[in-house]
Amino acid sequence: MPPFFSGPSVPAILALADGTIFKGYSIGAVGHTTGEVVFNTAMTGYQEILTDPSYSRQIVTLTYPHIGNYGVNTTDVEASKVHAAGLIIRDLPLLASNFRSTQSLGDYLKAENVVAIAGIDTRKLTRILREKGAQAGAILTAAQGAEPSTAQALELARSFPGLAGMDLAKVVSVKAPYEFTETEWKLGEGFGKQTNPQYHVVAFDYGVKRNILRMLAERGCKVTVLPAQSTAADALALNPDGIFLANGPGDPEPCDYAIAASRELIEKGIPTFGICLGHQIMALASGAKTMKMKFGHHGANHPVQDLDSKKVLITSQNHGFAVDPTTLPANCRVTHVSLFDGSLQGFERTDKPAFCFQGHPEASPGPTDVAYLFDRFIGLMQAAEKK
Ligand SMILES: NC(=O)CC[C@H](N)C(=O)O
Repeated sequence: MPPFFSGPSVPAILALADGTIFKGYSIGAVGHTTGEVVFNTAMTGYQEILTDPSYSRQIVTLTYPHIGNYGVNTTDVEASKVHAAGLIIRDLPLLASNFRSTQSLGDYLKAENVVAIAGIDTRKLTRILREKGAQAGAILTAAQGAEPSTAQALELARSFPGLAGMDLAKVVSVKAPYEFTETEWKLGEGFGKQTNPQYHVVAFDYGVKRNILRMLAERGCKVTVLPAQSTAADALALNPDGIFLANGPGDPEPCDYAIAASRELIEKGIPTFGICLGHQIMALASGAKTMKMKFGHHGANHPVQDLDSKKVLITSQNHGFAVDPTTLPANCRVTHVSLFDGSLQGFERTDKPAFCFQGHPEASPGPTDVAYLFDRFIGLMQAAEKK
């Protein structure tokens, strides 16, 4: 057993498609899982990460070595279940210590049927992913009293086709429209509250994170959430003041239904705001192209510059695809750029009240650095109302 490991000792294997094998210990469900292995550099927020629907079909490794320290609770979730395909960590502490904790991370992973592995040299794994790019992988736990098979783990890893071309937004989306009715919630030290709704926002659910809906509700929006494949006519029938295009998993390019619906609504001049997958969908709807990144951006300390105010924002990020800025048409103005690699982080339409952001303004690493984008959306709806 590696010296840094302090959890239970059921053997498990992590295999990467390039043939790399890591041996560790199961800390979640028994069985196997496959997906694209990505690394996330956030020091906290493992529960938000695991439940973020954007991580569907991705196995996440966290670079911070101690994961599980503060247990899990029922309020920090971004969706009703874990969406990540698996979890890879270095050390699961024996003790979860936090007054909000209701369960240990290990018990939560088992209850959610998530295959997860600890005792892994996550620095080495992250270096491989940085050098070679995010790649397919598998976690395989041992059968009762046996060792997991390296050959089987490798075969499983290589069976995952990769995320390029995978349309997952419609898979994780709700199946029927609903109105967001959470009216009071814990926000850090205090409580957030739904204020009197003044605007009706129709949100396309490509895998929406709950905190986005809360931040809209908190700013006086009634939010109706529509399934990903809803049409522009479905949204228009609800007489919206604004359209929200959500985050979500997979490749944005095959989401033709989302691209068509958002194009129609943006062209109609309805104020529109997109986050992450929603940003990519807005770009595709505007005529730009998206591309797969080498290892993407996954973390909570990514500096992004607002080109108008020149301010540097500390942002939360989770994307493996990006908009190719060289393909943006003339009616799209770049507003935000990543200071890590210069990639596009936000743009606005100069001819329509529509803008979008690649990172996650609803997550709070800054902690409120990027929240002003929600206010900007409210401002667009206010301006449209006065017309
Ligand atoms: N968080 C997201 O919305 C992710 C968008 C898209 N699935 C990507 O990986 O780029």
